[in-house]
Amino acid sequence: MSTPLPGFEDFGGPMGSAPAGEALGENSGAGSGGRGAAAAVGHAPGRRQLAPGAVHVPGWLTLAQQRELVAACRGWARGPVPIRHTRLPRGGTMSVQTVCIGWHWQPYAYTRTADDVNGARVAAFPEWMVGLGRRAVAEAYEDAAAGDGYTPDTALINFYDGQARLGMHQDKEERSDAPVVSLSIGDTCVFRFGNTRTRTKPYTDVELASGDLFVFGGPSRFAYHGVPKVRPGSGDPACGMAGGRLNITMRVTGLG
Ligand SMILES: O=C(O)CCC(=O)C(=O)O
Ligand SMILES: [Fe+2]
Repeated sequence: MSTPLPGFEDFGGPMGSAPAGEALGENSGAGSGGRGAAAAVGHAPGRRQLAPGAVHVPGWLTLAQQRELVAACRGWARGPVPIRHTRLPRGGTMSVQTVCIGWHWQPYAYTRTADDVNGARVAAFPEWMVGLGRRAVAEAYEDAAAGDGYTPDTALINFYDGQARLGMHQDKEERSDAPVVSLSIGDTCVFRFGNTRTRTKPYTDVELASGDLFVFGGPSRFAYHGVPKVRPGSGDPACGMAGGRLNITMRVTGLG
């Protein structure tokens, strides 16, 4: 693979050989009483609602779960579609590096094959990640039924080096208003969460640290958001990454 991923490729922790989804198959969250009771909605300490439908749950993933996700994402970054800087329609490339599973995202469409990269079909969206997404929605919304009804079929996996940024945008290529589930690992970033009408103020800046969950759905589903800053060196290498920031956003495409 030719794309350099500083801090991302030199991972060699003890979880590297664990089957993907092993720890992730458990109930997550530091406060999740009753591990293994799949239907239970764990209590999420520190949970904060920024706007209706927009919830931040700090420290939702354990370090072991973060390491497993890093290992899985590292595999997807290698192929069948290698992680790359997405080309923008008007020329230029994104500073963030992205690889997709389930469906391949390009501005402004989803396809099964990565026609702007190598033409390969993207990796399947694994069942364990559907389960993780369901628990995320249930715990963020403190509503087991909301989790049960959630079946994400794509994830965008973004890698940020210290200089990478993501401008204010809406996630609107999906033909579904189901929530977006965002998981962050590695360096902390400033996540700017705005409003549904403009890419400018009013917005709220939150720090997303390693292990944090952020869900936006309901009236916040089409809010503008972006990442104006990453804080290099702020992550704990025990998360599985020596540097940089990994973000996974699960979505429901609404495409058959
Ligand atoms: O990196 C993040 O926290 C947000 C990513 C995002 O907004 C996107 O991939 O559409
Ligand atoms: Fe987004």
